[in-house]
Amino acid sequence: MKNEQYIMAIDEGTTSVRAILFNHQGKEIDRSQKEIKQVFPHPGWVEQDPNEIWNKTESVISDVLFKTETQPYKVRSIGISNQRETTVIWNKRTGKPIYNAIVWQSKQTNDIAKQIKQHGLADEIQQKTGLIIDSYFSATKIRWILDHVDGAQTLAETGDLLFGTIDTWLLWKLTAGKVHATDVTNASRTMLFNINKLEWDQDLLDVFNIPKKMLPKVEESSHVYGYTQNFTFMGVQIPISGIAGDQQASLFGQLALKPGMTKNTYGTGAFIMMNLGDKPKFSKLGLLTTIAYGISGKVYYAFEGSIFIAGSAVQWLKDELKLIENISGTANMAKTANDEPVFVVPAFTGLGAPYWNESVRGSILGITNHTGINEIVKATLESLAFQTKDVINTMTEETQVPLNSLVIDGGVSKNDFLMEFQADILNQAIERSATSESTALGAAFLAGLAVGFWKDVDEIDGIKQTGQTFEPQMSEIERKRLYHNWQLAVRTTETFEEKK
Ligand SMILES: Nc1ncnc2c1ncn2[C@@H]1O[C@H](COP(=O)(O)OP(=O)(O)O)[C@@H](O)[C@H]1O
Ligand SMILES: O=P(O)(O)OC[C@H](O)CO
Repeated sequence: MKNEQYIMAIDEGTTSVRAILFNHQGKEIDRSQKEIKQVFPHPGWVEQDPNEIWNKTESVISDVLFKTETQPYKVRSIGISNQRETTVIWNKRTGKPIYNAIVWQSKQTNDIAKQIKQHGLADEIQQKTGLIIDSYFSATKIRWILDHVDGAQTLAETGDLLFGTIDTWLLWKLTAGKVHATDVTNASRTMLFNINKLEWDQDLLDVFNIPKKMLPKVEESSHVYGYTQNFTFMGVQIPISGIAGDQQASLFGQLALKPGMTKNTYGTGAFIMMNLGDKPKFSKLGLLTTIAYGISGKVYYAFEGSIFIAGSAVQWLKDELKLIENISGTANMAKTANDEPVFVVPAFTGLGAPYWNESVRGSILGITNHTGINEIVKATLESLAFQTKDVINTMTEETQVPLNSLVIDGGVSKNDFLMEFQADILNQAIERSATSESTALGAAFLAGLAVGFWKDVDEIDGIKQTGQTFEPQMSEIERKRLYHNWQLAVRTTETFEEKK
């Protein structure tokens, strides 16, 4: 429509960055997407080039505007959702990153996490930040860069270096260095942010010896952070008015806004989040407490079970093992596999929730000379559903509330085999989100609400679509047998330790 206005969502995930235009009905008009390279300098290390992230972001923005012949002034505002925890440090004066972005999955900071654990700080850190000490979070990554780049600590102390998660880096770039800020959800993934007091925690900054000067200002998720300054928008200054970590954005995009509502986003990793309402609860069973969103002067919390390897296991079948040519064919391959009890435990970068074992490595168990490519593909896909069940079981045990609904989104949710198996192994009807892009939609909702594009959440509720439901078909005996064997496979994998 001629006078239609749009919200642009920039979703910077681990695998790719995309810019998507949504209209007032929350309908995707078009998108542009580019892959982001991952660099693996050593086993277990995962890095990316922050300049590539920015250049590709800029390029998908221009591309989607060009493709849809959209004049920039028709973009009412921009929302950003991003892979969380991934850490960039750059020089304030030159704007140049001083090291690659250390990606959330990376294990190069395991030793720093270990040292912090040895200081007996686990309880304090959990009560303050909601997190479990792990190299997953930004604090250890900042420390590592300050330790490994010549002169970095001194420059950080003199205020010459800035830290940001990817949202902050993109915001800084979009505003041509005018705004250095983040939102409460991203701040809550650094292990430096007090989620009760909603401020950077000086005690934790001291523990990690990180100067406060390098940290961004923390705002609500739905908030006008600043305005675009670059040529991409041909001089039109568009507000950037929504920011959330991608998992929180997807919770918002699903409108899972009432306590107990749960979603699973199957992207590079898989992240299950249950809304806790406006009071934090702290887990005894290995779940994280995280900020779900901050809006209209209030902050809401969630339990999260973070699974490090999901879509990236499927990617591994293609890129490393070269067992498959295209990922979309994996559902049919799995459906034609035999019933051998093969298990893949994809602990490529340790195991996240509820195990939190940084040093375990992955395994393939139960193979015979009847095991072929299809069986390995099937076991890999099944491992994602088993890991999800591990987390859901923990959530129901922790909250003593049975799961009554689960919405699934993210790239891997396109896989019908996995969706059917997920319903079976949980013994629960699950919904595949009407859009696999609820992350981007959530960022768009947050951005649109801040500028009055949508009046309130009720208005958004009216445009939300329902997705396809998958019902469980598996017998109880089969379900129990499979899950029991999975647990055995995890235990066996955890006991393997390489002798040096
Ligand atoms: N049909 C499919 N079956 C299984 N995995 C898939 C399928 N399509 C995409 N994927 C996986 O989804 C992941 C990308 O999902 P996406 O939500 O875009 O991730 P991210 O936000 O982490 O970049 C990739 O790891 C890819 O392997
Ligand atoms: O890239 P994704 O979508 O799997 O998300 C990564 C998470 O935000 C990491 O915590």
